[in-house]
Amino acid sequence: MKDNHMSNVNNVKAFKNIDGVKHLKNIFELTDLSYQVGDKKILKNINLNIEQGKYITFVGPSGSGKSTLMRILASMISATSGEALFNGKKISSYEPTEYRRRVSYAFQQPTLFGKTVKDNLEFPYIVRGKEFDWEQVTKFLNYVNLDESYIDKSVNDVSGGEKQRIALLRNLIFPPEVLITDEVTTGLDADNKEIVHNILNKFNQDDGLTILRVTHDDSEIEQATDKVTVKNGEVI
Ligand SMILES: Nc1ncnc2c1ncn2[C@@H]1O[C@H](COP(=O)(O)OP(=O)(O)OP(=O)(O)O)[C@@H](O)[C@H]1O
Repeated sequence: MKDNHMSNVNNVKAFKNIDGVKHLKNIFELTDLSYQVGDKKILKNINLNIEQGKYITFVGPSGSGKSTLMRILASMISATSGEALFNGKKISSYEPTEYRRRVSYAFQQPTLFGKTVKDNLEFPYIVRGKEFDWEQVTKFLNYVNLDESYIDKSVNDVSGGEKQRIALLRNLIFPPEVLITDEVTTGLDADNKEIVHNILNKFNQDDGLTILRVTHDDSEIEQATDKVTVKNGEVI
């Protein structure tokens, strides 16, 4: 059977179907997915289903292909062979702007653009043709332990940890279906890490946000409930 060779990540918030069997929808389905540059096989025949609402931690040695896999899931690059489905449709078939809103990517090194924090938090409104919502933005700032005084702050006057927290709000103000976090806590101190963990847990638990996290952080790996190991371009 096809499912036998799939690495299925089991669900936590499963619901019972009419047949009494627990099901959760697969948000991603990868079949024999490979990525090759020249002769170099970076990802090799990956078969992986990811269920909606999961918080999955991708681990594995440096250079094993984790970020490449995440970039394929975020539609930043395309697999060179095999199939990658998001909500049952080929990733490549989605209109890029729509896809970016549904599958959002948070980087290890966040860049804040413009002059003020507002320039950054207003951006998600501008691209959607909406008015900046002061009240909503304040609420989101509070989620990451910042107050409304940050809105008018210069981007040069916020710390590295605050930058990462503000960059994450840019991803979350209009919540996507999937958030990919690629080593976003690397280099943060314990307090900042905890704030980042809290907001990600909140969106995963309260709003069903699917989170795919890449990390090398020992305590994050230890605490993770759902782990996928990538080694030499293969999912183990
Ligand atoms: N476009 C490319 N051309 C050539 N080699 C590439 C390309 N993209 C990635 N690689 C190589 O593929 C391998 C996997 O890279 P990737 O960044 O996915 O690993 P990773 O597991 O995320 O590593 P790390 O944990 O250090 O971030 C590396 O050897 C990298 O140099």
